[in-house]
Amino acid sequence: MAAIAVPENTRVFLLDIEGTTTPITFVKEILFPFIRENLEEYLSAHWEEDECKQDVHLLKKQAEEDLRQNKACPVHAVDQTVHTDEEKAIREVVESVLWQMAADRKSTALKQLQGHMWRAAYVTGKIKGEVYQDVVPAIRRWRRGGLKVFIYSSGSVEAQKLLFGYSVEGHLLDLFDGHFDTNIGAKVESKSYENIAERIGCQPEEIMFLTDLAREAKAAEDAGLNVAVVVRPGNTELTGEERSHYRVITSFNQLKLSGNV
Ligand SMILES: CSCCC(=O)C(=O)COP(=O)(O)O
Ligand SMILES: [Mg+2]
Repeated sequence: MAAIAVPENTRVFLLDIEGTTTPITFVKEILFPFIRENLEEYLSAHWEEDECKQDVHLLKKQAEEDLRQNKACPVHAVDQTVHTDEEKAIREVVESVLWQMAADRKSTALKQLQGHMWRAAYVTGKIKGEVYQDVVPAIRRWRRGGLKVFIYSSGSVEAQKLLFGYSVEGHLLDLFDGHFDTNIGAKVESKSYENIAERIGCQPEEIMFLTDLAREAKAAEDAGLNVAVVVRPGNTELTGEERSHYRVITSFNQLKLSGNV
């Protein structure tokens, strides 16, 4: 396992979740099926609650935006006004959410609803957030070395806190100085990384971003961040060009800070 030097001026690690701290299989085989299997029942049970109404409102706005941009979808126009026929309205939301999930959309609307749905499953112990074994010791080491650690995931901040708050390794939220989701911008847009640097209060080049996806790595690099691409089982394969361009790691343990941290 080759050691990779972290640039000396690094003050912050910014971590992706799916494919980086956490196996893709946990997201695709546990979290997402939970949504598909419980969606209709969840909406029926919570339909009249403010939180659920806000989630549906956000989904409706997303569907309108998709229509404006001509994004193809058989049924995804969420019509919240059909209150005379609640079942029909719920059915339309279900269709919309399932369509977005089939396309692995990272819309804030979808991610917000998912986070709310997972809450009960985490709190009751039905689901525990999975974290690769090298992650926690490495983060503790970095923190002892004086670095800050933030999460940036397409999953909502609430979903992130559930995953690390109710993890297989216990409550891990003290590992992080903060969390970002798509409210700061999409992970494939470099502006999002500029926004994050500004919000943290450091220069982009003082941040090291770890992600499994080359298109996120490119966006971060374009914004001036240093980047390492994380290769874990089941992650999207990198092209030869990507492999030679980026620092590539298979474990956080490969990252060596100056000063032997
Ligand atoms: C953090 S909650 C579940 C993960 C999720 O919904 C997702 O879209 C993961 O995306 P990431 O940006 O962490 O690769
Ligand atoms: Mg990822």
